[in-house]
Amino acid sequence: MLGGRVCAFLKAARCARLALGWNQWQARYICRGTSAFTSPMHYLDGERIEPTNTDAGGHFPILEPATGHKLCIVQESSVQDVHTAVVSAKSAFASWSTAPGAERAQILYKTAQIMRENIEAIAVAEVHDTGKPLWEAKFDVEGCVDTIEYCAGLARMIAGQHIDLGRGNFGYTRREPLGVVGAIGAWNYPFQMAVWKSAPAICCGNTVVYKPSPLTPITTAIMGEVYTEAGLPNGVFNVIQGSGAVGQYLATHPDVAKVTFTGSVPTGTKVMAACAQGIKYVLLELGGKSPLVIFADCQLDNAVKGTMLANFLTQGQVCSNGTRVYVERPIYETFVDKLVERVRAMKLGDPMSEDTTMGAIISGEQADRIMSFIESAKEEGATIATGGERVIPDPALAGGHYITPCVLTDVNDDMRVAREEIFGPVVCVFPFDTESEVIERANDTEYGLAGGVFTRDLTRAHRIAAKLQAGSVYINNYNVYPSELPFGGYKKSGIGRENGILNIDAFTQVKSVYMEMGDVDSPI
Ligand SMILES: NC(=O)c1ccc[n+]([C@@H]2O[C@H](COP(=O)([O-])OP(=O)(O)OC[C@H]3O[C@@H](n4cnc5c(N)ncnc54)[C@H](O)[C@@H]3O)[C@@H](O)[C@H]2O)c1
Repeated sequence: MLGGRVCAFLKAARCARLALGWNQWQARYICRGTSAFTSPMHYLDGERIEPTNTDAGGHFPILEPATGHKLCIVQESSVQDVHTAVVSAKSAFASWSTAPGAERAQILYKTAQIMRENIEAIAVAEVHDTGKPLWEAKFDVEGCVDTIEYCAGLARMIAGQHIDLGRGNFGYTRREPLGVVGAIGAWNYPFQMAVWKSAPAICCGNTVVYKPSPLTPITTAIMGEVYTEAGLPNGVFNVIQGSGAVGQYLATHPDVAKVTFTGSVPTGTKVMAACAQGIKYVLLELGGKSPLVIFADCQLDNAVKGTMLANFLTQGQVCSNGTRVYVERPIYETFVDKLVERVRAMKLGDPMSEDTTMGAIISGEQADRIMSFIESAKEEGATIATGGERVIPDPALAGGHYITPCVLTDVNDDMRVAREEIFGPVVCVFPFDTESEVIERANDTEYGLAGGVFTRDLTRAHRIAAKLQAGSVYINNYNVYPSELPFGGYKKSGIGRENGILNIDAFTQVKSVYMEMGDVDSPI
């Protein structure tokens, strides 16, 4: 079922509501389809700035996924702009790195408070940028508030160890910040990525230069304004803008100590190579093709709901999605029927509309890519149980990119659709017969970001959790990201972890200090 038309009254009400919240962020909002984000998207030394790059070829238009309308034009950062941002972060590091944890915590708590007061305004900007439904964007921003508060707590927990070395001698370790962190994000969760990367780095005393995806540049500068308003010293968080070349300058800049990157495996490979050149720390959050295993003894309705969460948030453009769903044969047909029924009930439409459950694909190029997977599945003999069509749900959304959520059956493990990351609303459902068979099939992938299992047999659940080659495993749920739980990939899905107490490991280095209490005993 496709979404209906959003009435003019609701649109006007929405515009008025937004204008109130949005003024605070110095952007201008006119109305759906004519919205304009006029403030510069670059953030340096505590304010939005125009980049020095005035090269006519160095700018890119930002198109709203929902409508195809131009939201703004963003000027790409020059090499000089990247350098200036790193210099700003480097000079801010001197005092931020020595600030007491309690002071960092206070600023982060204040950041969370300001963010909480502006969830709606930030979420609306995120919807313009990404095409995801408003309720989902609000949920994302609420999660970001939690992450910032969690990191505020961590700021006071950074500690080393005391080690007794005998004869009165001892050593201790200090956890010291790394320096300037270069952060590079993808387009599916732009605001969340800016938070997940900056808050842990900042709570540990680092400073940050952030480059969002050129498809979604809008909310990162808002992050900068929130930080500044909360009292974060100028230069601790800076934003540059642009494509891969700008990311490459950042990753290779000699004063960047660590790169934290979220994106695809091919780009992650380049970022890791750039970091290798400079012997830099690197954290990579990359793609996935995750399995979700459903046993016949599961609570079926929960398994169907879990499969929805595993596949159709953010139009299916989620790295950890469980896109290979293995269902034990006795319940396979019933499961597919229930899943198809639920997928058909989704409402595809205007992401600003309260009742929309699935919005727009990020770009025409990505929509073409998703459709090419669906076409290849058809050619290879898969059956489309539902969806998989490119549609315009409303004439007002004619320039947007919409694909009906798709369930594929009769999929073979070797088909392209079963092996490659699609990053769209497409789920493959396979039957299986035995536990050992399904584990082997689930692990037969170069990726290892996540996995899931639905069963009432808890012994089996934990056995499977241990055997799945993945950084996150969900038992009887899927795609839940508590701030306390580390998140990251096995195999080609990445290196390092975001979230949890491991944030401290990720953004500090250990110094060992030896203390001699006696005379020096030298044989030479
Ligand atoms: N594991 C995770 O947490 C996670 C989360 C979200 C998305 N992803 C992955 O991200 C991918 C989709 O995002 P995308 O299309 O934006 O990815 P991408 O790899 O194309 O781009 C990611 C970022 O890297 C930048 N970039 C491109 N070339 C670069 C280079 N040579 N050096 C430095 N930076 C460079 C881009 O401008 C962008 O900001 C999917 O594979 C998805 O699974 C992973």
